[in-house]
Amino acid sequence: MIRTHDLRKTFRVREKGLFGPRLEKTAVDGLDLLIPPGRVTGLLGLNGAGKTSTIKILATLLRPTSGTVTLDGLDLVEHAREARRRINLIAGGERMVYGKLTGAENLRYFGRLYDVPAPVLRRRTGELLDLVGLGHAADIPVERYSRGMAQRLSIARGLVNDPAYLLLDEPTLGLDAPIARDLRRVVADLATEGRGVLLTSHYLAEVEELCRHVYVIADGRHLAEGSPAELKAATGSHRAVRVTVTNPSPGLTDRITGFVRGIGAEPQLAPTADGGLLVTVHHPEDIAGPLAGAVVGAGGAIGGLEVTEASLEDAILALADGSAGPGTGAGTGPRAAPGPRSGAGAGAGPAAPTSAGTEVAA
Ligand SMILES: Nc1ncnc2c1ncn2[C@@H]1O[C@H](COP(=O)(O)OP(=O)(O)OP(=O)(O)O)[C@@H](O)[C@H]1O
Repeated sequence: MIRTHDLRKTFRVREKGLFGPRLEKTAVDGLDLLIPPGRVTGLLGLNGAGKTSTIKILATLLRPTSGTVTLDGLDLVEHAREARRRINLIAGGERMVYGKLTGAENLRYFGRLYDVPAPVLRRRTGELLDLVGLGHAADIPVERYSRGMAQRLSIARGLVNDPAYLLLDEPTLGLDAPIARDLRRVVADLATEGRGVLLTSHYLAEVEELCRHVYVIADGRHLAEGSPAELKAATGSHRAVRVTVTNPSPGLTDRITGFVRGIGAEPQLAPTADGGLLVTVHHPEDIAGPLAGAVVGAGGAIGGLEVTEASLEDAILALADGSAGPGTGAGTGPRAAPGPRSGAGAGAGPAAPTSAGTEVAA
């Protein structure tokens, strides 16, 4: 288990120009996180929320200003070298491999930095290249790889030390849909095998698919946490049922409105281009059948019926605009927002050939 307690990171920054006064900038502000084995844990937040700083601390690339981080009971700051053998970082959009070396040479190089025994490394190099679909390109220099191939190699590199904990910072950024889907399958399998995974992703559908538990942070602070389903329930983000009525009339509208209010919701009513009425109802239960029955029972003719499941994005948007309901497990005050995009720079452990950088989400 990776556990952080009251984790803080402050930077000294100059507010104005090179010679301006130095100010304290708090990037991480008292975070308590648990990343247990066998689970993909999500970390979401707006740009500048503190995700990259948090991941860099967990990857031992940044020292926390205060607070503690332990990995299976080992203090991550005092025992960084030991801890690094058990962690790795995969940051999407970062080239974390050497262009002049072939794919296989890269993996052998990084494996040696992690002290992976030679016979194990030989076997693992082949297995990992196959895992990411690069078996055919093992002996080609990486500078001749496409961007997607180089990124897939970075993923193999992140697994070369067989890490117990994997930190994934936008791992599918820029990957083609089929490759991203394969990667999600690999990530899910890694967690099923018992590894602990921390994921930040701009793609909330990906977070929803993979994460059993999600932390939402804002301004470095904990904002909400729970499973995607819990976050949706906590923010009142329910599935939407849309019924198109082809023969609307004021009386019919009143009766539909009365039915919807009777089940504890408020309908959204909008005229359609061809003179119909679109009735949208958000409700925690499956009310498509009863709503259709009520429309027909009131003399309405149905031209279309559509059910859209609530998404994690809906929940995060509700947190962002402050409309999340209180006391429902969604944390301490709704302020977060979606759209995380972070580049965590160099990888955990041995040096990777990349600069540490932070990009801003779209
Ligand atoms: N090296 C640094 N020096 C000064 N301030 C920093 C540094 N790194 C991060 N910060 C600041 O700390 C805050 C948190 O940044 P961080 O990169 O951790 O956020 P993030 O959630 O990953 O954002 P993004 O989604 O944009 O990548 C920001 O206000 C950022 O400007």
